Amino acid sequence: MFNKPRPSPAAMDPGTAVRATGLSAGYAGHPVLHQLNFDIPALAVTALVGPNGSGKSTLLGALAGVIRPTAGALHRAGNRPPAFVPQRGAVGDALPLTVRQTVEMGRWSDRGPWRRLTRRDRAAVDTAMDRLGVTGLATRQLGELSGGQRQRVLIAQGLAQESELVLLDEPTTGLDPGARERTAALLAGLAADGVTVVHATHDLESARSADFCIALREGRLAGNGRPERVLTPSTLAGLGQPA
Ligand SMILES: Nc1ncnc2c1ncn2[C@@H]1O[C@H](COP(=O)(O)OP(=O)(O)OP(=O)(O)O)[C@@H](O)[C@H]1O
Repeated sequence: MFNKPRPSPAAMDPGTAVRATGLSAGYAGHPVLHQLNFDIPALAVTALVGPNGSGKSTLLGALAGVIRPTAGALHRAGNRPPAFVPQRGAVGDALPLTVRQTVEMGRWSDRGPWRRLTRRDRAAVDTAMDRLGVTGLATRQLGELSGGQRQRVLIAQGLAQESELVLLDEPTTGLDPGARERTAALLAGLAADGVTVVHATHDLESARSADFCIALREGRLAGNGRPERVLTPSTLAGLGQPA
C-alpha cells in the first residue's frame, strides 16, 4: 500500500507522480518484484515494458494499491485513488451492460454500486464519454463493439473516476495498427489534459511514443528513462525482444 500518500515536498518534487524506493512485491509464496527504485513523472505517459512474466501487471497492481509491497515503499502524489483500466479481454463479452452503464461504474468508488448517480456523477460520466468520443455509442451493448471502441469505453470508465493517476494494462494489445496509434495519441492527450498515465505494453511503437519508460526483466529494473535511452538494441536484446 502507499504508506505515505502525501509525501513532503522535500521527498518528492512536483514533477514526480510516484516514487518507488526498494519496492518488492508479489503473491503468497511467490516474490515477483525485487528492490525497484524509480520515479514516474507527473502529467506524462509512462510505458512499462518487459517480457511475459517480468512483472508488469504485478507492478500495475502495486501502483493501484491492490498488491501490498513486501519491502520498500511507494509514495504517490495526489489524494484520489488511482484508476485502473483492465485488459480488454478481461471484460466479458457476455456482460449485459450498455456503454453508458459501463462508464457509470467508474463512479462506484465514490458512490457505491447500485446507488443513484448524482448530478455531479452524471457530469463526470458525460465528460469522460465525450473526451473518449463514445457518447454516440451510449446505448450499445459493450459486447457488440469493436476492440478499439471497447478500449475507449474502458478508458472512459477510468477517466470518470477523476483520478490524477490512470493505470492501463496493455491497452493496445489485439488492436490493429491504426487503432494502436489512435490509442497512443489518446493517452498523450490525457497527459496533456492533466492526468498521469502508466500503461503496461508489449507494443514497442507505443512504448517509443511514451514520455518515459520503465523496463523490467524477471521482476528487476532493467532500465528507466526516456524511451530512446531505454529501448536501445542492447536493452531490448536483454529483454529478449527484437529491436
Ligand atoms: N495471482 C497470481 N498468483 C501467483 N502468481 C502470479 C499471479 N499473477 C501473476 N503471477 C506470477 O507473477 C509473475 C509476474 O506476472 P505478471 O503478470 O506481473 O507479468 P507480466 O509482465 O504482466 O506478464 P505478461 O506480459 O505475460 O502479462 C509470473 O511468474 C506470474 O506467473
